[in-house]
Amino acid sequence: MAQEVCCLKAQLKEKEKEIAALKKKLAQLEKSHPTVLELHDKVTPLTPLTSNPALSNEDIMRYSRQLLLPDLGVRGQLNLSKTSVLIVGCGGLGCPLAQYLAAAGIGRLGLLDYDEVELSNLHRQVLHGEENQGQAKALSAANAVKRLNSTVECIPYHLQLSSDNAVQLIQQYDIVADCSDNVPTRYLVNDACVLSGKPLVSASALRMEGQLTVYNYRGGPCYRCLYPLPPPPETVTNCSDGGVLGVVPGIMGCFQALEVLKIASGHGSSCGQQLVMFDAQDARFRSIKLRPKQPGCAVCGENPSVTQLVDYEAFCGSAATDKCLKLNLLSKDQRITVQDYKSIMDDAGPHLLLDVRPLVEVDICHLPSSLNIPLSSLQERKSEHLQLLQERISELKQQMAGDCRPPVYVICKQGNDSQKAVQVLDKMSGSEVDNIAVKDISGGLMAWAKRIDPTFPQY
Ligand SMILES: Nc1ncnc2c1ncn2[C@@H]1O[C@H](COP(=O)(O)OP(=O)(O)OP(=O)(O)O)[C@@H](O)[C@H]1O
Ligand SMILES: [Zn+2]
Repeated sequence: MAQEVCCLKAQLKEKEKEIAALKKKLAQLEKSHPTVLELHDKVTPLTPLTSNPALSNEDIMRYSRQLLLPDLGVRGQLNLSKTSVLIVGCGGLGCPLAQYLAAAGIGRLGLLDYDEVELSNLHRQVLHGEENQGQAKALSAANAVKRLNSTVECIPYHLQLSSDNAVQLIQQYDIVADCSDNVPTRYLVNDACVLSGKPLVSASALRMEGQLTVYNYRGGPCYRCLYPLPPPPETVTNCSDGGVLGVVPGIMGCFQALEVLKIASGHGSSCGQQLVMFDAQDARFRSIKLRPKQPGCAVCGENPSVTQLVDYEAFCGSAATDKCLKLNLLSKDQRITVQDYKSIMDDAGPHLLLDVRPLVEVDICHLPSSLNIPLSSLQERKSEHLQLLQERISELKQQMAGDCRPPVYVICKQGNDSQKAVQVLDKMSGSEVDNIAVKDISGGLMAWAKRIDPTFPQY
């Protein structure tokens, strides 16, 4: 019996040694690979952020250039290390924002995005590289941030912020930054911030312009105070439609980082009742004072009607992504598929293919023998364009002979503008131009690239 106990004790000691050696190896591995991060696909409770009571020598060295600023100092730096920030969207704004917050020594960064990295992201989403294509943006951004500053705690969330998870998630952070690109998410983030009492540093960038405001901050207005109703979905343009010069969200994301750092350090932001507008064309910033918090606001007012998160896609009439805004303005018999058009093209019967994209897009790629008249020119009834259209219709009539309505097929990038153009052309048919039979090509050139010709460029 005693011998058995002795033997077990010896075995136990041996195992303990093995465990200690394994722990040591693991610690070494974790140190040499600080980028191994767990990707979260749901909201998990976080432990409270602990911070050191004083700066280490390494901290002093790393942050020395900003510690010298009286506006920050040791106290401000320690405040940064105690602050957690949730970044909604790791795209054009979220990347530079995360980069500067991590570099400055923010305590914890939640990096949230449902999407994966694509080649067309890389001109502005500067934390992602070519090798990250197809990877979750949240993870790619978190890995890049960790390489920059391994002392920052990074939590990548590969999920869509929704009414089901937003409050639970936002409650765990001190400051929220909206770096998303769609209206439903803007209302969702706003309402969740109001309900959780968190300041919201919000920015946007499109084409050559950017905007920034801090909402729900020190008694200032929330997003709904200023925009009680969403804009009609068809009036909203996003980067994939309108384009954006990469450096513009870069500047606005850095600006968001600045305001977050000012709030986190204790200095405070002055953008709580201000809209800052950046015009890249003129290299100018302008600020306008916004109206104050509205007592009648639906979420932060005196008698709020929104006391919990609602259905934001229904409220805005559009999806909480910028990917699938597909208008449906026409009846079935006013539309044909790209496959139908391929047959028409192969049959080579007389018809007109009208491309209604702006010239800048036609220069990128177009189908052979299409006539380009931008939608805006049709809507404005530009006489030189109407003349051109009439000329082509007359040619067709000659080719077709007899009393006929020449077929006109309308195409654009994704099949939204082409539907609007069909409506305009239908109105013009028989009055401003000769009678025509107009049809929309569903899904536009991107559907053509996907289903008919994989060598056709996608943009
Ligand atoms: N509700 C949401 N939950 C999580 N991520 C979101 C949500 N709404 C938007 N995003 C993310 O916000 C980011 C916005 O960035 P940006 O507009 O630069 O990128 P993008 O959508 O990839 O661009 P593009 O329009 O060129 O495809 C995107 O990565 C998008 O996935
Ligand atoms: Zn409000």
